[in-house]
Amino acid sequence: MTSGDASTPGDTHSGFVAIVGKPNVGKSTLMNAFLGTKVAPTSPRPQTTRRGVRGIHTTDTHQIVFVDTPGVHKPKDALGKYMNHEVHAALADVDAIIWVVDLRHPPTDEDGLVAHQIRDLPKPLFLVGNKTDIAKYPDEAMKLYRAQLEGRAAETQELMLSAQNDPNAVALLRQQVLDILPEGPFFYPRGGASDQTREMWAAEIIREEAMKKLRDELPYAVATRVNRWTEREDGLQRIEGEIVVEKSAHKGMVIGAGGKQLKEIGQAARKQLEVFLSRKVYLGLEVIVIPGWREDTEALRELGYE
Ligand SMILES: Nc1nc2c(ncn2[C@@H]2O[C@H](COP(=O)(O)OP(=O)(O)OP(=O)(O)O)[C@@H](O)[C@H]2O)c(=O)[nH]1
Repeated sequence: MTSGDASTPGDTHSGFVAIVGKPNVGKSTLMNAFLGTKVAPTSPRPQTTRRGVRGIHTTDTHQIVFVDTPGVHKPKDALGKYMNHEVHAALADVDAIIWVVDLRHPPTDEDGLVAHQIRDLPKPLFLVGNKTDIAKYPDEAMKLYRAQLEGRAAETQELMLSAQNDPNAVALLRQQVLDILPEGPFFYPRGGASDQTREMWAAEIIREEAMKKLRDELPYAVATRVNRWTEREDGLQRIEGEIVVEKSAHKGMVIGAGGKQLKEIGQAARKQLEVFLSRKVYLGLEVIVIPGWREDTEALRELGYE
């Protein structure tokens, strides 16, 4: 079918697909590659993804809603618990699961935690070995990951690829996922690639750049939000955001000597926003303190982690 009423059940196939795995294996990179655009933040630091960001891929007849989940890890604070809960909740609701593993290394305890969560779920599973471009012994590593699923009864498919450098393999995997979607109506209108507001999306880009620049524990102690977004008549996007830290001592560390670091974070984020929006952007950034926000349920909710 190439046209007609694609919202009638029976004509269309649709489903939610969770992308799970331990931190830093390339889940967000894979989701962005599926969508051909940047929906989720990525960075070389583990635990960049905090929310279950949804990315939507729609064809004439099929719609996949990818749910990018935070990396499964042993939680140290309320934010960490929230992140693991996001994974658990995502797994309960989805029609299929993509488990991403890093083929540069053998499985760790954290991979074991993921395998434990998904092994007995009666849903189609795709085991995706990522980073083939830099893995020395991909086949051997894949064997070890496969062994973690031993005894699994439900359908399992496998693929090794580079989410970052192999668009053909990513497209093949996306097709395999499309092929197993159950019949059902679309969940989202055509045309959108994500369920985030533009403010949430921009805040995540700012956080990504902050996480790349900050050192030690600080990347994990910042949150970001965008409070105002206005568009000038000439098309300039004026975005005003905040970087939230836990202690006043952190404020200076984010701002840096003479404001240098904050300026660098702002410039890097602005460049990304301009590329993805194809518009000139003015980005105003302020650093504010919400004491102990990572342990404060109210503050977590206010920052969008609910
Ligand atoms: N060389 C190479 N690097 C990759 C590939 N996929 C992802 N990466 C890099 O691995 C790092 C982590 O990628 P992310 O997509 O942020 O990983 P994630 O699993 O979403 O991480 P969390 O948010 O911590 O759960 C980034 O520096 C990516 O650029 C790949 O196929 N090849």
